[in-house]
Order: sequence, then C-alpha cells, then structure tokens
Amino acid sequence: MSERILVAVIGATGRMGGEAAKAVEAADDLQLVGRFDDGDDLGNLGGAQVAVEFTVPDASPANVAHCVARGVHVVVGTTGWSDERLETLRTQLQESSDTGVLIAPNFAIGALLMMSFAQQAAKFYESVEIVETHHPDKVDAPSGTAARTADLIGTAREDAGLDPVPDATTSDPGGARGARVHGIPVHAMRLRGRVAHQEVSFGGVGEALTIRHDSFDRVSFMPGVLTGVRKVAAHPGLTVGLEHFLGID
Ligand SMILES: NC(=O)C1=CN([C@@H]2O[C@H](COP(=O)(O)OP(=O)(O)OC[C@H]3O[C@@H](n4cnc5c(N)ncnc54)[C@H](OP(=O)(O)O)[C@@H]3O)[C@@H](O)[C@H]2O)C=CC1
Ligand SMILES: O=C(O)C1=N[C@H](C(=O)O)C[C@H](O)C1
Repeated sequence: MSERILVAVIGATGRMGGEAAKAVEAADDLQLVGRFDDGDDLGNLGGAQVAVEFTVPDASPANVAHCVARGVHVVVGTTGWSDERLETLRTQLQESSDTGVLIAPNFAIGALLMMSFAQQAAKFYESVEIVETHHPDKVDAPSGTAARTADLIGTAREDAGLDPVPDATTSDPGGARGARVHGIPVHAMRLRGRVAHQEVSFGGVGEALTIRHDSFDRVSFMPGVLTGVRKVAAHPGLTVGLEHFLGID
C-alpha cells in the first residue's frame, strides 16, 4: 500500500472540523497527525503534509499563511475570503510555489452542481434572487455559497450583456429586499433545525425556474473535503472552488 497522506485539522473541535477529523481518521489512505483549536500554537502542524482549515473568517487568513510559509498544503472551508484577502494569499503563495491551497465555499457535490446550473441558467432570465437558510449559530451572512453563486450569476449576466435585475422598489427602510451581491438580491434565513440550504429563483415572462440544494447533515461535505485533501498537492497555487478538481467547471 502507498504511504498515507499526513493530515492536520485546524478548528478541530468545531462542527465542521470535528466531522472532518472523523472522516480523515476513517479513511485508509489518510492519517490524522494533528488537531488544533483557538489558542493552540500551530507549530509544524504535527508534521502534516495537508491541513484542513474550518475556523472563523477573521482567523482563517493567518492560519492559512502559517501553513503556506511552511510548505503545508491547505484545504480551506472557512468563509469570508474577500478579493483583498485572496490577493494577499496569492502573494504569499509566490514565496512557496510548490504549495497548493484550495478554498472551497461549499464541499457538497449538490451545492457545486447547483452553482454550475445557476451559472448556466443566468443569461436566460431577466430576474434572479437567492435565498439561503442556515442554522442560527452561523456567524456570517450571507453564506459563502450564496456570495459565490451571486458572483457567478452576476458575471454570467454581464458577459451576456443583460440589464440589472428589474426592481421598482423606491422605499425599503428595513432592508426587506435583502443584500445585493454582484447586483443579485440575496436573502439569509437562520432557523434552528436547519443545516445548509439554498434556493436560486429565476423569473422570465410567464415562467419560473427554481434550483434548490439541501445539506441535511454535515456528512454531506465530507467526500468533498477528502477529495480536496487527496488532490490539493497536485494543484500548486490558489484554487477557489472544488469544482476545479472535479471537472464541473
Ligand atoms: N466549505 C464548506 O463546505 C463549509 C464551510 N463552512 C464554514 O466553515 C467555518 C466553520 O464552521 P463551523 O464548523 O460550523 O463553525 P464552529 O464555530 O463550529 O467551529 C469553528 C471552530 O474554529 C475554532 N477557532 C476559532 N478561532 C480559531 C483559531 N484562530 N485557530 C484555530 N481554531 C479556531 C473555534 O474554537 P472556539 O469555539 O473555541 O472559538 C471552533 O472550534 C465557517 O466559516 C463556515 O461557514 C461550514 C460548513 C461547510
Ligand atoms: O456555516 C455553515 O454551516 C456553512 N457555511 C458555508 C457557507 O457559508 O456557504 C457552506 C455551507 O453553506 C454551510
């Protein structure tokens, strides 16, 4: 049998980090060598070749930079990676050109397909809005998945020369029309009992198309996390979106 990939998990007592540590331990070709949490010294990451990072948006860039500086590949699930943060990371990666970093707004296969289908549909519809629903312990809104979907749709609309989405609203003191991401209205619900859900609703004259994805359990993210761990070393530099490892793009 070939040698196992040595893996560390950062954010290991969190909801996702805990699930990821279990998934790594259960995989024959991977070996969990380190678990790190808030306040821990990451040091040499327990000798890991690949780190999995599920923490909070404000901590993630420093954790990833620590790994990159040591040539440890990173699979990042944490949200909040603005264009500015991505640019800084690209600069850090220039100093460590063999190192791969995957930043994946969503690891669930159905979510990747939902985003791809939405991107495909975008140029055919005058109207589109996104509604995402998550558990109420989530700290960021809108979700990384919703922001990424809106970006993909917004770019596809621009490329097709579409006008902005029609909206006659002139009075909205409470923000009932939601946030705008890349020109696309995005609405966020936080409900006890839910995990991660998203609907992309398109409207055209006399018709509607709805694309919906549901993660009912965090195990839905684990095949994607493990694929990232297995493939990240073969993709030096920065990759945003697991779809690029799966041929969905
Ligand atoms: N890409 C994807 O498919 C998915 C991404 N996510 C994203 O993953 C992230 C984590 O989500 P979730 O697991 O639900 O959140 P949790 O709050 O359950 O977990 C976050 C963990 O990170 C720890 N932490 C905080 N700061 C640091 C630090 N500086 N170094 C190391 N650990 C730290 C926290 O510790 P403490 O509690 O002690 O502060 C906590 O254990 C979020 O950004 C979420 O949006 C979630 C699901 C799927
Ligand atoms: O916090 C979560 O739970 C999730 N976060 C990611 C996001 O913000 O898109 C992925 C998934 O939606 C679950």
